[in-house]
Amino acid sequence: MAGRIVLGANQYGKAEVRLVRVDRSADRHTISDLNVTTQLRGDFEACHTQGDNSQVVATDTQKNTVYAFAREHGVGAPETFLLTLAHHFVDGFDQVTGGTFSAEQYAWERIEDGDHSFVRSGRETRTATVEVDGDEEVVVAGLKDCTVLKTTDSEFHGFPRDHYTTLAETTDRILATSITATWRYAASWIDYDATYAGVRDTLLATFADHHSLALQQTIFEMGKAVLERYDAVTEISLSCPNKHHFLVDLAPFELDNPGEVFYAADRPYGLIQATVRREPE
Ligand SMILES: O=c1[nH]c(=O)c2[nH]c(=O)[nH]c2[nH]1
Repeated sequence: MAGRIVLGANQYGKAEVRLVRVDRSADRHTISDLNVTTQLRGDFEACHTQGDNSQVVATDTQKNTVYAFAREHGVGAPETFLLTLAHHFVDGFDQVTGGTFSAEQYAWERIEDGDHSFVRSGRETRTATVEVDGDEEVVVAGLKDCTVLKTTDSEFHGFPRDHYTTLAETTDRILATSITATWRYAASWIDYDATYAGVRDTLLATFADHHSLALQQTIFEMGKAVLERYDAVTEISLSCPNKHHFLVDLAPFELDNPGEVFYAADRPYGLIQATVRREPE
């Protein structure tokens, strides 16, 4: 096969910079606990093809910048911290034309409402990504590992039956999933913390309140509720494994099982994914 061999798309940076910042400006301390990844894009061809590092902002430097910025600027909302980092690299180095800056944030709660002792509250992990390409910048917030379950108010029936169908129709089942959601903001520099909390609460409330005929329908309702409530959100993508709970057959033990005892399967699982967005006007 003829043809010149050239470098394709590339990016590089420091992955999973674990950053914990303590704000001790008051007696009541606060903590920010982040896992930050920086990925720079731009003119790095000479490094790849010739080993010329003259344009390479070392990944070690990127990691140091994360820690130094935590001291110089504080952390605040992860989206704000990532925007500040992104502008530093993209505006400060001619060879950097864009990048992806992302973070996971872990939540801590105060122990007995104390000033400096915390317990990790593992309800969900907050995520944030800032994508920069030249003058374009996109801020995406999200959450993952948000495991929810409802014991009723969920049905699944009316699906086609063919030679391979064994699934029984049901008008009452457990519905459980682990929500991964990402949503895109229309504008930068909004109140990211308040919007995050509101979107998360909206997702949870809709999961709880909606009478589900399919996980697909529940996902759409959750996304729709977020878009109806938050003008700043332009679209939301949800990825939800259907964490199947199978009723155990207790008849061999001469026991009935009126929806009480389940086998919680871990795999395989249905994987339902959808984006809910606004129709352009
Ligand atoms: O909510 C559901 N959606 C499906 O597409 C599906 N398929 C299946 O076997 N169970 C379910 N449940």
